[in-house]
Amino acid sequence: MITPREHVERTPIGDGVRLCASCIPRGRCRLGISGLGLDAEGVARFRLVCDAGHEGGPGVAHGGWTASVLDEMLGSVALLHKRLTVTKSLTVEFLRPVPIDQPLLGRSWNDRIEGRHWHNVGEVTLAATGALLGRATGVFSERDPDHFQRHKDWLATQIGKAAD
Ligand SMILES: CCCCCCCCCCCCCC(=O)SCCNC(=O)CCNC(=O)[C@H](O)C(C)(C)COP(=O)(O)OP(=O)(O)OC[C@H]1O[C@@H](n2cnc3c(N)ncnc32)[C@H](O)[C@@H]1OP(=O)(O)O
Repeated sequence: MITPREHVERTPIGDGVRLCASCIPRGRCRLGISGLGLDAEGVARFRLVCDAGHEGGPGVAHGGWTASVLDEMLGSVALLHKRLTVTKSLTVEFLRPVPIDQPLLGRSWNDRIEGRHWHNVGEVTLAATGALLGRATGVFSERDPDHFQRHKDWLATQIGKAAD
């Protein structure tokens, strides 16, 4: 059984961020996230661009893009400490429309850890001025090594019940 640290270290990186399964073949995050690593205060820093593929209203990001980016940034906090977590809850505040094709910056950090639960915080700003566009708080549960197998077993039971 590999440790969480080994699991994290084996996950491919593209533009400085660990890649989710669907982005591994393309070699970069489809959301337009580049990782800048942890700073001296333990804050994870990111460069972000919302491309036109995520345009919602004219010239601005779909809210799903903003929420996904915040999920990813807050979810990366434990990864950067070589721990594996999944999102248990995420609360997003959409403070200003997020412009597409504009350089943005992201920051995320841990507020506190309670048992297996990481309480993380993050924000998205306009790179040019630092204006705050969105922020989120979330709880991320350290996951068991068998998390995805457990999911498959659970799903098989559900599908079995549906077929009865
Ligand atoms: C190396 C990594 C790679 C990654 C790529 C780079 C990514 C970069 C960053 C990515 C960032 C993006 C991040 C993302 O977007 S992660 C994706 C979004 N989040 C999820 O999919 C999480 C879904 N929720 C859960 O799995 C559970 O609720 C959690 C784990 C949060 C509960 O946890 P918690 O400690 O709070 O509570 P508990 O352990 O008492 O469980 C509560 C209930 O849940 C059941 N349960 C638990 N587990 C499983 C399971 N596996 N299969 C089936 N069921 C499961 C359990 O039996 C119980 O059921 P019941 O008794 O109430 O009926």
